[in-house]
Amino acid sequence: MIEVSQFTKCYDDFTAVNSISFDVPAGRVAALVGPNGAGKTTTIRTLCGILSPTAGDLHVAGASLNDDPLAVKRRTAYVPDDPPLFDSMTVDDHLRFIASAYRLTDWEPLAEELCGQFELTEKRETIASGLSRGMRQKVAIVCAYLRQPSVLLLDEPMTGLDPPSIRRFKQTVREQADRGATVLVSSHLLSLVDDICDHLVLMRRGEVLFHGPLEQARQEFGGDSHSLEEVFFRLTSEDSDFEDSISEEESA
Ligand SMILES: Nc1ncnc2c1ncn2[C@@H]1O[C@H](COP(=O)(O)OP(=O)(O)OP(=O)(O)O)[C@@H](O)[C@H]1O
Repeated sequence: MIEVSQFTKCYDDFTAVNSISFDVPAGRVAALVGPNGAGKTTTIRTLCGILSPTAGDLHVAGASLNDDPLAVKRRTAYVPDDPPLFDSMTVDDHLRFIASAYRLTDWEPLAEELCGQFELTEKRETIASGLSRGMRQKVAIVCAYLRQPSVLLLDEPMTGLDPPSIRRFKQTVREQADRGATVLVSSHLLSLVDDICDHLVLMRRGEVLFHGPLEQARQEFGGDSHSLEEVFFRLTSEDSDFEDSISEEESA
């Protein structure tokens, strides 16, 4: 479960995220969507403990970031859009490093299974600088899954993945949610959101415009087509005021 309450993040004197609140129940795959600069990465990087909130609090699987940041870090796995691997370490070195850092036991069978799923078995002894962009992405995903975290934070996770890997990735995200994890996926690919998400957090300019079940967003803001694209443009359009859009819905 993720709970964000009145979270604000300022960089110097610029307010990137302004007193936002939302929650995502355990076992759900939520999309974090919004135009460039909306505050998605800032929110994700705060949720995993890399950034500190300027105000408000964020709870991850019951742990408060303000009170127990270490517990938050332990329960959260983050896959950034540009995975920071250690260039001179092999794929296996990365897996061993994660297992050691998070004190995982009996992790080898799962590592083998995950490497098989993501077609990394033949690359396990290859150093990271010798991996393609897509392979690096897959190593980062496998490292995150290996920890079996309560909360998975994925920032543009499909960058560089080939079609079979995309299909496999989508299946595994669902599997992670089915084992009880909360998954938050930030992406501009609305088709990905359509395929794997059941929850939506829509941001614009540091504010949350909608959070809740994806189906509810479609029904309320998706127009006749009930499409996610329509939801996105309707709520984030700079021309039409979001408040007007809400009151039109309510008076209809
Ligand atoms: N280190 C920083 N210093 C100052 N401003 C920052 C910093 N990081 C982000 N910002 C600003 O905060 C706002 C939110 O940025 P953020 O990266 O969270 O947006 P985003 O929704 O992830 O955008 P994108 O879709 O382009 O990745 C932007 O206006 C950005 O310029």
